Amino acid sequence: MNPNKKRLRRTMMFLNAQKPGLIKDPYIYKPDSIMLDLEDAVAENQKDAARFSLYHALQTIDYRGCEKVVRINGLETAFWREDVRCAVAGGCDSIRIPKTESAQDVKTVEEVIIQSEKEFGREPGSVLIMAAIESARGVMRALDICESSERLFGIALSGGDYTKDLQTRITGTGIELMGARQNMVIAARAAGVQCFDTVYTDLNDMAGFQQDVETIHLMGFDGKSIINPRQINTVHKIFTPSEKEVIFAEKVVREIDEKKAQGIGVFTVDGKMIDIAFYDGAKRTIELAKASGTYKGGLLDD
Ligand SMILES: CC(C)(COP(=O)(O)OP(=O)(O)OC[C@H]1O[C@@H](n2cnc3c(N)ncnc32)[C@H](O)[C@@H]1OP(=O)(O)O)[C@@H](O)C(=O)NCCC(=O)NCCSC(=O)C[C@@](O)(CC(=O)O)C(=O)O
Ligand SMILES: [Mg+2]
Repeated sequence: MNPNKKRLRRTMMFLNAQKPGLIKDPYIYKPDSIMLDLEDAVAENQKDAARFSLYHALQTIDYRGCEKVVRINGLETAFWREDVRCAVAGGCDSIRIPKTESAQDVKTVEEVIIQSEKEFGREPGSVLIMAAIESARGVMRALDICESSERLFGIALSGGDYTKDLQTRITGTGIELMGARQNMVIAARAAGVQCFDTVYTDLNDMAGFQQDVETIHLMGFDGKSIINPRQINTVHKIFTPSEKEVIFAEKVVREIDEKKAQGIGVFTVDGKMIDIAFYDGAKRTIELAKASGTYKGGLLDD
């Protein structure tokens, strides 16, 4: 398995691949991933210019550990094949497929990735895929999409296009996204891939943004697509376990290991009932804190 498949992706920040001011140094804000956009942020008559700029950025800029995802144009357009070739030639880590409606959409893009890896001397299997789901049909087929390819590391809800398809609108309350969010997280977990929430477009409503991030964190998402560096800290704070949470998780793991050896299945930690069902969650909290760079281990050491 490509080791990057499960990497930390709390924040995936969109930027227009055509704008030098955005693509030159987004790593200074420390998002986990950047998503260089060739799709909706780029006007129809600027697609060639955006591709040119994307290729040179990928070839010349050291993005210092940020994952480099390229959002290609949709499969209904004349642009997407050349987008894939250019992104793979440049050295992208992953391709984001917009408006994914079926497992076949993923396989179709994968074929061109395979050809491009050969053409440009990239290691076979090195370019990963994420699928953005932006329609009712896509949501209904989320599990098939999640299981479509070994290269697919996750799915992402795209709320703007999705609510248009649903004949509603983004309200800021999340009501209109509830069913899609729930269905997609369940599908992603069933398939063992990651799940990302949609962008929050009101940059002046940071309280609304925080509420939105807290909701999707509790729903089980792995992270969120974002549009601006101002949104990074809020997401990282909510998606990174606190010291209190890590201490509790360490205690749970230690107690379960010890009690198992003593033949005890259920007990309490800090007054809370614990049994084996809590083990994986506690381990995940510790791993997430380590991957986030906030914990190196040893919190319970004397
Ligand atoms: C919104 C705005 C114009 C505001 O600009 P402003 O300049 O007013 O922002 P400021 O805060 O003043 O910027 C302070 C400093 O940060 C720098 N800075 C800003 N943004 C940065 C960034 N993204 N990356 C790196 N750097 C950045 C800026 O250059 C400045 O640097 P400096 O001058 O040095 O101080 C800008 O953010 C922006 O373009 N965002 C990305 C928009 C985009 O790509 N949309 C397409 C994807 S969504 C979609 O398609 C819908 C979807 O598909 C989604 C789904 O799939 O979920 C669906 O269906 O829903
Ligand atoms: Mg969209």
